[in-house]
Amino acid sequence: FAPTTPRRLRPDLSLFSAAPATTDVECLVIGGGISGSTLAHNLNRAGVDLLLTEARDYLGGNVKSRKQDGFVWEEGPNSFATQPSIVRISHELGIEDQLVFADESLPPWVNHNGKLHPLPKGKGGKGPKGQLELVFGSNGVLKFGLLGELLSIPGTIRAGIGAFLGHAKAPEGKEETIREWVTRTLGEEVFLRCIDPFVSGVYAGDPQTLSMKAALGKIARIENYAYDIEWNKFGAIFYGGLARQVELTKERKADPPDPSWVEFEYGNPGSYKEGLATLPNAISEGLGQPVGVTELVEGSKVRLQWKIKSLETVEGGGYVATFETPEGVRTVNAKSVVSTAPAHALAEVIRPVLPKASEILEADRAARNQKGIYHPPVYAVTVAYPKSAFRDVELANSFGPLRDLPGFGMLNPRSEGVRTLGTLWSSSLFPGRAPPDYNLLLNYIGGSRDVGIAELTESEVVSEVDKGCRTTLLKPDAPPPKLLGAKLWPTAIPQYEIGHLDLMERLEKEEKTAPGLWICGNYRSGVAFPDCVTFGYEHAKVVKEFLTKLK
Ligand SMILES: Cc1cc2nc3c(=O)[nH]c(=O)nc-3n(C[C@H](O)[C@H](O)[C@H](O)COP(=O)(O)OP(=O)(O)OC[C@H]3O[C@@H](n4cnc5c(N)ncnc54)[C@H](O)[C@@H]3O)c2cc1C
Ligand SMILES: C=Cc1c2[nH]c(c1C)Cc1[nH]c(c(CCC(=O)O)c1C)Cc1[nH]c(c(C)c1CCC(=O)O)Cc1[nH]c(c(C)c1C=C)C2
Repeated sequence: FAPTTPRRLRPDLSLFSAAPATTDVECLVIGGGISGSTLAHNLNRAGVDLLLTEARDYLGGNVKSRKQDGFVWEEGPNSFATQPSIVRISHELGIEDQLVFADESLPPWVNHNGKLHPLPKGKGGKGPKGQLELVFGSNGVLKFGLLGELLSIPGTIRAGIGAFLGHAKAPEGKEETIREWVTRTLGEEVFLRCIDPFVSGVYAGDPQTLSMKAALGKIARIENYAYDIEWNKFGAIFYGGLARQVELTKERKADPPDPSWVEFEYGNPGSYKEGLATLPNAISEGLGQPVGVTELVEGSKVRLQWKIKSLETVEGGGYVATFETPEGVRTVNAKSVVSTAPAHALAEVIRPVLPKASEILEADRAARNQKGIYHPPVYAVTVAYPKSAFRDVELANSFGPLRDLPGFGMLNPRSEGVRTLGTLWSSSLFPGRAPPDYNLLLNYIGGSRDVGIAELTESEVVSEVDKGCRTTLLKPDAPPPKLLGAKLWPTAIPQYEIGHLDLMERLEKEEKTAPGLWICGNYRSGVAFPDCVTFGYEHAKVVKEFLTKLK
């Protein structure tokens, strides 16, 4: 009889050989998320002899895309705000034809009093250019007035005074939280209805503990630009935003995209046809590790399921790292080491080499009596409903039936009582994400103000998400959701809280006592996907320079 189930083709084991007990390399990269993978890609292009080691059985870290039954969805990040580094690496890897960019006219929406309100479009009637610009505009100033019913008249007037006339000066010698900074400059209402939801929509964090200059530094610096304008005595931030915009335009003109790259709009939400994992997958192939193969492959510069356990200095320079691997303990002698693993994964490992840095990574978070840099849990829950299940009442201030989901997605301020932090309208953002008669929704739920989410069962979480969808999007008789996936990230996004920058300064100082060792990651170079890719380019230059000097 023909086998009822095809025999699982055994991989050609001749491809695989056990890794030697010890390997010598020029650069050891720890962590194969998007930061470590892009760094390894650039080191490889620079001719550095490297090894990329990753504890999981795939490259990408938080980045995981899925495809099934005509749906394409993300288990981690949903999209990126396009920057040159992403277009450049896509060109280098030959995947730029896979790039997809969202329709720029799709605004994000905010739920207020149970109705959805669009946030104003970006400049030139365009859509989101990174969420910071959405609220503060391309010139860094809140696009008020156009906020329809989202802001009351007094709230709009208060914001207008802060934007155009001025506001109280920053308190001397005190690091402000996001709440304190926004309330001082633009007023309480703008904070509660616009900024609070966007802080959830980036950090899944608490604006009452996040540091303005650490978490939203690009916006905080607009106040400095404002005070640099001699006649702008009271720091009205609209003019600071204009000044920043002029400087940003100059910076971009000074470093234009390569003409061989595909055209792109700075900040426009983007992805790849088959999801964000297209990028780490292409890097894996480029480093000699076929996607889906976890075993060691001859010539591959990638080691999967390699979990670092210890790191020590070697007499005369360099480091020796010890890994737990499927084949037992393996060691790597390296002239340089770059860690991109999350802070909490690394603290113990670096204690022998950088004891003070280890303490920093385990610093007491007095605010929460926690250790280290706080990473709250976030669930990413992707569900689909038939388009017919969506209310056909018009969205507040919008046109056309809700069925088209005319936007980037929606955010729920905590004051609305909806547990879901926000919902990406994935099938509206990028083509081919769902069969034509379905809308695909990616919901993020949890975060630093709802850590209990991690204790719920999957069905309880899905039920909470479904409740949220029924509050603003669905008809009462909508069918139960088609669940595509529910993924818990127990330590999702590093929180840039009050004191974070001081910790990073101390870490950098400690790092300098160990030449050729760098403690990196998204808790230092920024949480945004593009920041991690840009890190990969920038830090490869630092490592290459260090190795060249050694020769
Ligand atoms: C749910 C969610 C939604 C997000 N949405 C967006 C978005 O829409 N847009 C956006 O721009 N950003 C988004 N982000 C942020 C962005 O995805 C991350 O900042 C980025 O992916 C971090 O990449 P990384 O490589 O720095 O870290 P990670 O992805 O955490 O990679 C670190 C790697 O180190 C490995 N590791 C850990 N310990 C060890 C060890 N002992 N030995 C070896 N390896 C180890 C881990 O397995 C992991 O693969 C989101 C993040 C999350 C969690
Ligand atoms: C509601 C929860 C979350 C949503 N996204 C994230 C969370 C926690 C995570 C996240 N999203 C973005 C970033 C990068 C931040 C940056 O500096 O660029 C992170 C860490 C990107 C982002 N978030 C929003 C927008 C408009 C953007 C920029 C566009 C892009 O990068 O594609 C706001 C926003 N986030 C969520 C929704 C539903 C939403 C607006 C409607 C989900």
